[in-house]
Amino acid sequence: MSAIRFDDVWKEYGDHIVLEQITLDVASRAFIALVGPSGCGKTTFLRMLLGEESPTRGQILIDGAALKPEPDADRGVVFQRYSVFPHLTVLQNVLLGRELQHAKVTGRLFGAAKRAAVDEAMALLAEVGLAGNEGKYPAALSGGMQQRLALAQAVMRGPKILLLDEPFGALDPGIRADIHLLMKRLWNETELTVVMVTHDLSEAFRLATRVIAFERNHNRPEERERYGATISRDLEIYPPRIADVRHLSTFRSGRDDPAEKGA
Ligand SMILES: Nc1ncnc2c1ncn2[C@@H]1O[C@H](COP(=O)(O)OP(=O)(O)OP(=O)(O)O)[C@@H](O)[C@H]1O
Repeated sequence: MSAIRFDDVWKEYGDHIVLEQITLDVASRAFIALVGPSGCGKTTFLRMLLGEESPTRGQILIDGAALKPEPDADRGVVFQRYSVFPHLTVLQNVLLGRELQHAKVTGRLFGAAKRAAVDEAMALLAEVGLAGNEGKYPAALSGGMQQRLALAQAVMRGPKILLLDEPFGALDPGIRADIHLLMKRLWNETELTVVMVTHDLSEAFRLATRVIAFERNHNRPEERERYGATISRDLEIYPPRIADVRHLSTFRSGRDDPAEKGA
């Protein structure tokens, strides 16, 4: 559960201003959809939130504290493609995040901690509709199944904030509809604050609690580098879409799981 604040954030690459004057408060547990024309800086915004890029000016706060300048377990991410590791099985992919998090020296879990993590990973795989596929490699899965796996892998790490960069953009419409339902359920059943970039307005309005559009006010060719995009629309979904947190134990962060202490 985490609130996000962008305080007059600018992002420039050399002389090219990509984003300017981004001031934004995102409530904890919100589901934000970011929309806007190609090249307006949506991915750049997400990468700053992930800690892969720093603002040129301004600051980003998470729960009132300055954002850590590198990716960490508090922020999970799913991209349109290539979020999972092709050389690991489905189960190993889900376990990986937990293993790296808890066993920093060896990168592995043992004994009771390992068994607990496997149980949790299996439950999560069942929840995302991948039961029975644990031993397969990602190449043997369809695109929709790979994205389900990517979501399970991200959620298994127990992030407070989930960043989605067009995660469903490459999927067929029918598969998209299924995965939308899954995404809604994950958001309902966890305490995640979600920020999703999408080109699909109907997806934005179907899933988000708030839709934010980025746009350039100055679009003449000679102005494109000198002016960045800003927030042009900020729409709360009405009636408010409120998550019903059910505190499913399988989806809660294992960070404080007593079983881990036996490792
Ligand atoms: N590392 C970088 N160095 C220089 N310019 C960059 C870098 N990353 C992004 N840009 C530029 O920033 C602008 C915004 O890119 P970004 O990928 O954030 O846009 P976007 O809105 O996500 O686009 P799309 O919808 O097409 O994915 C582009 O003009 C891009 O060329």
